Amino acid sequence: MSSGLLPVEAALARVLDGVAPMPAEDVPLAEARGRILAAPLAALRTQPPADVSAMDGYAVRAADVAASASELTVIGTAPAGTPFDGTVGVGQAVRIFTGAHLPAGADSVLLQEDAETLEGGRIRAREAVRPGQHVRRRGLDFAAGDIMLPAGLKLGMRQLSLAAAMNHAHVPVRRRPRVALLATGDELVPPGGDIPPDRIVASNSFGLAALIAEAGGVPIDLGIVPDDRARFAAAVDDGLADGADILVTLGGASVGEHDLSREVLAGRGMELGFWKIAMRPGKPLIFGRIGATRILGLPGNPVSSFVCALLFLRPLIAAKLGLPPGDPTVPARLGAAMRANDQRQDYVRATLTEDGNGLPVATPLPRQDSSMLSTFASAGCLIVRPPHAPEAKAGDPCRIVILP
Ligand SMILES: Nc1nc2c(c(=O)[nH]1)N[C@H]1C(S)=C(S)[C@@H](COP(=O)(O)OP(=O)(O)OC[C@H]3O[C@@H](n4cnc5c(N)ncnc54)[C@H](O)[C@@H]3O)O[C@H]1N2
Ligand code: MOO
Repeated sequence: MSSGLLPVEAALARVLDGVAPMPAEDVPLAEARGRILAAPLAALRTQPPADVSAMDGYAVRAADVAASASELTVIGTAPAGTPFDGTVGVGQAVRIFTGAHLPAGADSVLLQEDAETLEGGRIRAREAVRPGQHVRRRGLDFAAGDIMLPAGLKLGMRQLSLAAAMNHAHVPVRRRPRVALLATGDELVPPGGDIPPDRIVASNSFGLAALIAEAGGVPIDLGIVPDDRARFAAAVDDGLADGADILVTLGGASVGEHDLSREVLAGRGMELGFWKIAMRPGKPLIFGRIGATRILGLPGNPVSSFVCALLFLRPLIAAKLGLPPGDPTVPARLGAAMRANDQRQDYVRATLTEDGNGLPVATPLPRQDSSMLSTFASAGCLIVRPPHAPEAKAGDPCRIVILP
């Protein structure tokens, strides 16, 4: 393209090219929340395992209660968990409770509210009973061998309960990729305490660690290194030795004398995939590989690092979990006019509201400086302005990335 910079889509294709999903591991169900199933999960039992009552009442033969005012003799009780071991004969009933096995001979349940208790262990039905009424058939929910949860599914509250009901105490899930984060810069210090004015808080690692965890990775904080080649290189080696599947450096991606990321990473054997893309913010993004470890060198400006992480790190983690990258954008309408764009795909911080029909409206924030966390924190979305997008007016359709 005219700028000579790599378009965002082409850059993403390079980042994701040939990614092998992480191997599977078995985890206890109680620890599986948010994990990605690595194999389809089949039911290990049938549910319900027998015909059961759906109501508290009386197990009956429907033919005996075809009309209201039928009278029956109650011959026993069937609470849930203790099946009645006799057989319901003509003119007989068994007291039954929700979830209990339907006794042999019975085919239906008369609702407790529809039964009048008489002297001598007898009842009278106030309503007629349909055959099969208030009975849950064996296997209504699922049968042993049925595949109920496909591979690639994220285990949330509903899936966890289903897996448990299917009798899985452990589930096979994708190992979580380990994502090492290394902040670089002489000026950086951790938050807390008295910080001199020539220092900046290394804030990026906190947001990125949250994004990594949310995406299904394990963030590993390698801390802060100064702009010193040897210490930077040693920290990269630590990250690789620690088994990082993805190594993320923060800062030092640009062109100044103190921007060491490319040089140091090349010195550790990085094969460069690209440097600089047609994107704003985030132009100086670096991508490469050291062996099986994928490297992202994010720009230091806080908004740039986060936008690059949303667009490249998040799909890379998804690919490591065996998931498709997905389209991070959704349709919306502009809440204000926007001028024509240049050659870089722009990710414009914007508020997110709704129009009178409940449809999303994105309105650009006035300040777009990529150092400004205040603007970023107050934004609801990023408006995606493709390269050379013509000017647009309020109400025009657009695509947005909703911010997590
Ligand atoms: N002559 C040029 N200068 C710059 C260019 C360029 O093309 N030519 N690109 C600009 C762009 S675009 C960006 S983005 C920045 C990013 O450059 P670096 O990746 O080298 O970032 P640094 O210089 O290390 O830091 C920039 C800024 O961000 C602060 N920072 C760094 N790390 C963190 C962190 N972990 N947490 C919070 N803040 C951080 C740092 O203190 C600086 O203020 O370069 C432009 N320059
Ligand atoms: O693109 Mo830098 O990413 O302007 O802040």
